[in-house]
Amino acid sequence: MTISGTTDPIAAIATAPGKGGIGVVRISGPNLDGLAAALFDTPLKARHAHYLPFNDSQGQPIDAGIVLYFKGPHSYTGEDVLELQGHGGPAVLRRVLQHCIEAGRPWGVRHAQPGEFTQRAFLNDRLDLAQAEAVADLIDASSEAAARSAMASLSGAFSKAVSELNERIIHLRMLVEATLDFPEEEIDFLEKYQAKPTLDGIIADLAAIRRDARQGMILREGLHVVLAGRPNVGKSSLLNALAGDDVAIVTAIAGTTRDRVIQQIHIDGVPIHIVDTAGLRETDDEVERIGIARTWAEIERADVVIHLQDARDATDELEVQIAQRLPVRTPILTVVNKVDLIDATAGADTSEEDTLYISAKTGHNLDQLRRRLLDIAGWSPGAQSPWLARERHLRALEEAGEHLNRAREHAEHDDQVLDLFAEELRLAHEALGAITGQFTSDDLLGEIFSSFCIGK
Ligand SMILES: Nc1nc2c(c(=O)[nH]1)N(C=O)[C@@H](CNc1ccc(C(=O)N[C@@H](CCC(=O)O)C(=O)O)cc1)CN2
Ligand SMILES: Nc1nc2c(ncn2[C@@H]2O[C@H](COP(=O)(O)OP(=O)(O)OP(=O)(O)O)[C@@H](O)[C@H]2O)c(=O)[nH]1
Ligand SMILES: [Mg+2]
Repeated sequence: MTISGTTDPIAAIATAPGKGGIGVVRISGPNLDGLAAALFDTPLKARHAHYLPFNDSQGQPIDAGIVLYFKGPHSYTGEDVLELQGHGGPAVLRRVLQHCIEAGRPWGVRHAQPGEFTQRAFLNDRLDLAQAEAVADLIDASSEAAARSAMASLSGAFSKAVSELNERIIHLRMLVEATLDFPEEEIDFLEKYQAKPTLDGIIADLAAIRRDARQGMILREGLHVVLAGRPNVGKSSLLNALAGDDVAIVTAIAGTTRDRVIQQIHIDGVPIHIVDTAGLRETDDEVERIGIARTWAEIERADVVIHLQDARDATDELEVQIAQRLPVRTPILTVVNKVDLIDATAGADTSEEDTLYISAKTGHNLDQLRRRLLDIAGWSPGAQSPWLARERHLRALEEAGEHLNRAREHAEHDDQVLDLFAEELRLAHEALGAITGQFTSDDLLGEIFSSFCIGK
């Protein structure tokens, strides 16, 4: 997808595919007056709801509905936007869209690419990049907590925090660069402008934004939790208990689960993707062997592995093998199941701190397990996430932090190399600017917008 330059009028169905009460076809372009006149006999008053027939080129009715005309720049995209709000059936909407494209041929109207409306809103400065991403995140939000945070980002809360920090860096840069132009003053620049305490303040506030961003990212991405263990220890039962639903087949036969079963649940609004897998053992069964290979593949991809064991013969012999397959930082949570079958005082060694003793059957300690998962995710319970963030944002914040720390080291140095100090500030400024799209390559923009749905 190319980012710069294209302003042909674009059209798409803006509502979700499938049946709905209402469906919307949306067109955006630099000037849609001609098209509006071609589509409707009545002149359209900007920002007024008109009830009109949608006729084809022979004058036959396709649908009748509400028409809205937004004159740029007072529209979502900043261009002229024409909305045809008809009945929400897939076939009728396809006909309305097709008619708009055909009638719009003289003006070069074409089908929009995914994210192209929002991309134009970004290019026309209606939204910055973090806000544009928040549009997609709001649509994708799987929990109310995630939706609330995405809306905060869309309203500009995240962008504002980042921009305010950047303003302070810019101010400091200005002072340094001015000093660089007057070398005789260089010696006391840092003292004169309180550069060190100013920088310390910026570094501290950046750290706070990073903490919030991490929280926001957990809310967006969730956590991939893989249930692994020997056959029959109760993995599928645990999945069902956590999901509160009969998602996976449970039987007393070892080797019941062959394929992986993935279910998304929410804990505290945090999406958790739970993956139930085939029990790990040596087997001659072809199907089961393939299933077990998939289990290992899932283990390698996990954010957290729950190593589930049966309380009646709990052993960590498998845990060593699992640990070997994991990237060093992936945590393994040892969980012993079926504690309802053993005498709690005589049975498992409950002194082991890292081991959790549960019963998928009775629900014993499942709350504790949920809390542990949130804990591992780095989720601070009760703390609202002030906005949603993406991995890309977190990386940029990290990068900015590194440059600021390096600038701080230069400031500490005896000979106070001012131009190096200035350069690190510039790099920090650029890293933060990438979040809101001030410094962002076309490739990255293409990648971001193409992940949107069509019509957005
Ligand atoms: N029918 C409809 N509903 C929708 C959208 C849409 O495009 N069409 N949106 C699409 O995502 C969202 C709303 N986004 C919008 C953002 C700005 C403007 C707009 O016209 N802004 C003008 C006027 C503001 C005003 O009157 O105060 C402006 O900012 O100048 C419209 C929709 C959600 N609901
Ligand atoms: N008493 C008791 N039985 C349980 C518990 N959890 C699971 N079971 C029983 O253990 C048996 C195996 O459960 P599954 O959930 O199918 O075990 P699995 O680990 O998924 O087994 P595979 O899919 O074969 O690897 C079933 O008969 C369950 O009812 C528990 O907490 N207590
Ligand atoms: Mg199973």
